[in-house]
Amino acid sequence: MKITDIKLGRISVPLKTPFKTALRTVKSVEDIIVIIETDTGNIGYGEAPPTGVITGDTTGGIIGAIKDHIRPSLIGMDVENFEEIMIRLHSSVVKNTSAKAAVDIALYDLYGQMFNAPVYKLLGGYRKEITTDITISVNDPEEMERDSINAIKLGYETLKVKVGKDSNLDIKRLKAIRNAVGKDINIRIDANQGWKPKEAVYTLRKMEDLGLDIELVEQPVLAHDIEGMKLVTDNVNIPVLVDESVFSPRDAMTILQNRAADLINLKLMKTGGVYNALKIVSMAEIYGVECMIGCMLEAKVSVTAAVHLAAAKKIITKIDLDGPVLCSEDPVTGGAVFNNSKITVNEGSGFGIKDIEGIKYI
Ligand SMILES: C[C@H](N)C(=O)N[C@H](CCC(=O)O)C(=O)O
Ligand SMILES: [Mg+2]
Repeated sequence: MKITDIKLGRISVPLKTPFKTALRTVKSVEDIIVIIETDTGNIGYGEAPPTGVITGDTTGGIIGAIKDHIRPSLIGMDVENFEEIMIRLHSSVVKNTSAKAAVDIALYDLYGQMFNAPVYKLLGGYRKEITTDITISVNDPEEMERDSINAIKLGYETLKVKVGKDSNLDIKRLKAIRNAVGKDINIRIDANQGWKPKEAVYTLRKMEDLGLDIELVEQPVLAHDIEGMKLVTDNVNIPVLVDESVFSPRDAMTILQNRAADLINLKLMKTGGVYNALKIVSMAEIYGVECMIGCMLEAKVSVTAAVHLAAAKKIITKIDLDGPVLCSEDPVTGGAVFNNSKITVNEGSGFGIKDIEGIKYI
């Protein structure tokens, strides 16, 4: 199965409501689609969002990295030679993890097709169904309370509440939400780097004292502040999950060796795809550190790849793959099946993606 071409396109999908975090407000998913063609007629699909504030990757950057660096180094290669392809992909250009992820996903799609098997089975096949949380955007407490109640009505049992814009108001936000949803709903919070280390310790201890029953806190401090992350981890009982601090397997090793966090959030757009995410999974298994799998604002192609990874691996115990359900429409035929919080892998070969509507080819 030889690679004959790598084509690029764009999709635009409006969100149901604006997505707001301490880092940004977004109204639509604006992603790059990768289509890898082969001499056997098999097609592999990949996707990447330009999440500049987190990955540094912009639309133009993703297109340029693939067209000028990745594409020339992969054309003509045989998918059977998978390890060599992955080494070339990751050495063709440094950083640019979203561009690499989009191509890596399309290649794993082809890899599964080559064995006529769904990717999750090739990676471990631990389960077929997973349950995602849903994000509650950071707004005033009343609006967040309303959004939380609406989410529960749709059957979500875990809320991922965005905080990090004002720690005193964050405490009020969480009080209002816990009061409204009762004690049986699982609440995790994501500060998206918004707090200072001591502010994080104060705020989280206050939440503990108030009995707000927070499952975990995600990325309380700046991405590069590993000492600050460790300070928070060492001084609060709420488990700390790193997100923006871990892109590469090397980043994960630093966190694990320093015990700077309790949990790791894997995102294909940070690792550069499944190949490197698997390395972090193995490290986490060795250290006995559970992982979350998350996504950026992504449609169903790339999130389906994350679903397969989560379905394959037992150490991935927390799921934040709500990108497709935040979208007002689904342009993708095939792939994982999203029924609000319940996500099921499609048993088709590769990632089971059949078609993507509305691609504007570049
Ligand atoms: C969409 C997902 N639930 C999420 O919250 N991801 C964010 C980053 C998303 C973005 O800004 O595109 C996160 O975990 O930080
Ligand atoms: Mg996060």
